[in-house]
Amino acid sequence: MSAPSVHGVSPSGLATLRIDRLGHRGDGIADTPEGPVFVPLALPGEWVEVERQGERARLVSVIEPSPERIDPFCRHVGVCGGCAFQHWQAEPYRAWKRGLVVEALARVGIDTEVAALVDAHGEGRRRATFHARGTGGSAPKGRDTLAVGFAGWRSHAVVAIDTCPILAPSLDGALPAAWALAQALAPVAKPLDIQVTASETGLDVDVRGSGPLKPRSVAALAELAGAHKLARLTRHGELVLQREPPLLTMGRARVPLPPGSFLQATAAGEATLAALVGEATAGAKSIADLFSGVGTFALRLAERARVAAYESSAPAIEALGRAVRGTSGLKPVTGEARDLFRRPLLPLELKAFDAVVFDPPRQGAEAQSAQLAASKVPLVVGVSCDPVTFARDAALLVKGGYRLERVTPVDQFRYSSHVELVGVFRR
Ligand SMILES: C[S@@+](CC[C@H](N)C(=O)[O-])C[C@H]1O[C@@H](n2cnc3c(N)ncnc32)[C@H](O)[C@@H]1O
Repeated sequence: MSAPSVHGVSPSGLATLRIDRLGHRGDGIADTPEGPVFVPLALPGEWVEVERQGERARLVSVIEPSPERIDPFCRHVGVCGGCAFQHWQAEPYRAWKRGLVVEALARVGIDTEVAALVDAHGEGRRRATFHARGTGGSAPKGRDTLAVGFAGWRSHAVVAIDTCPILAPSLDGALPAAWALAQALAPVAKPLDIQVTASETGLDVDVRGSGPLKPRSVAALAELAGAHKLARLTRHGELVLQREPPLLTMGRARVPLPPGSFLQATAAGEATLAALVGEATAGAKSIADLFSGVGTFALRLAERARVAAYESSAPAIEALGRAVRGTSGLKPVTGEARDLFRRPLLPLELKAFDAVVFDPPRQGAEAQSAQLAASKVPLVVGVSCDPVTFARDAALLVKGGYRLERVTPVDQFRYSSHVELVGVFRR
């Protein structure tokens, strides 16, 4: 079919749009006379037929595909909201992701070396949060009173799945376990969130939204935990049962995972970020690891330097302490549970370190960056999962006299619009 030359509405009531660009969340955007229209799963240059709801639209068909369009490998694409980019060739996708970092820095006036995107999908995601809801239908055969899977595109509807090809083999068994849990807990009024983490001792599962458990449910769950080889089951972080303590190796240490604690999404992502942090801080003898989590960086850095770890989660700091005590030959490590948004480390405290690593949540580390900017620490390494808040914080550091030497974007969330990065600042 030849491409239409103007945006329009077909006799079926569907709109025809030309996609002009991609938004930062990965939606195709058509710039129409009435303003931008966002079309998930569409690529720049494509003519598409869509069902419009105001400025949002659902892709119905691609009239003229981009030469960069490829067939997705998962049959749930288009319904499941989990993957935004299985339909795009690798090279333009990778260039777009790197571009998100370049653009965010350019917007705050920082021009620095941005390396090529490092692929860190590895074997796939080692953690997933599934949702479960009672349903009138639409679930795989034999499970038609429940839907267990991921949220649909920009919706709260649960798309029932029984396979997800982007999960790591270590999460094999996670979906059957989630289905079995949902069947046992039978969500009616409220949906359940079932977070499954692949630990080295088995699946670690945290369930939210079930309400208090009756003794009958606990007995059913205990049976199910055995059948599905769960290491531990918690509800809102409270222990329901444990067959094995969930453990993960970080550097030379084995870390007992607190329920639901932060974890880099892929093993390859963790290894890549830790290697970049390690390279950047080589030679430093005393390092502060801010927003340390359970010690992803601290435990590796402590193989050659003294480390002080700060993090708001007390269970994470406790887990780090236990990992340190169980590992011989590490340099001294201290840990403090501290809210670094409200009580950032001050220049006087920062004097003790010849390098500082910070890896905040998506909101960034504005208060801490302002204190770092006023400090004399010679080397600061920023790790981030949000180029925009990183750029804001980087601008504070640059204003305080640091130079952003280089940034390395890391693709841990392949097929999504998320990108991680490591930036190295020196004064
Ligand atoms: C992106 S994670 C990084 C964790 C760790 N560096 C890692 O790689 O596993 C951000 C961490 O910041 C912690 N956090 C969130 N808000 C915080 C705050 N206000 N003060 C200190 N830590 C905070 C979270 O608990 C989480 O562990």
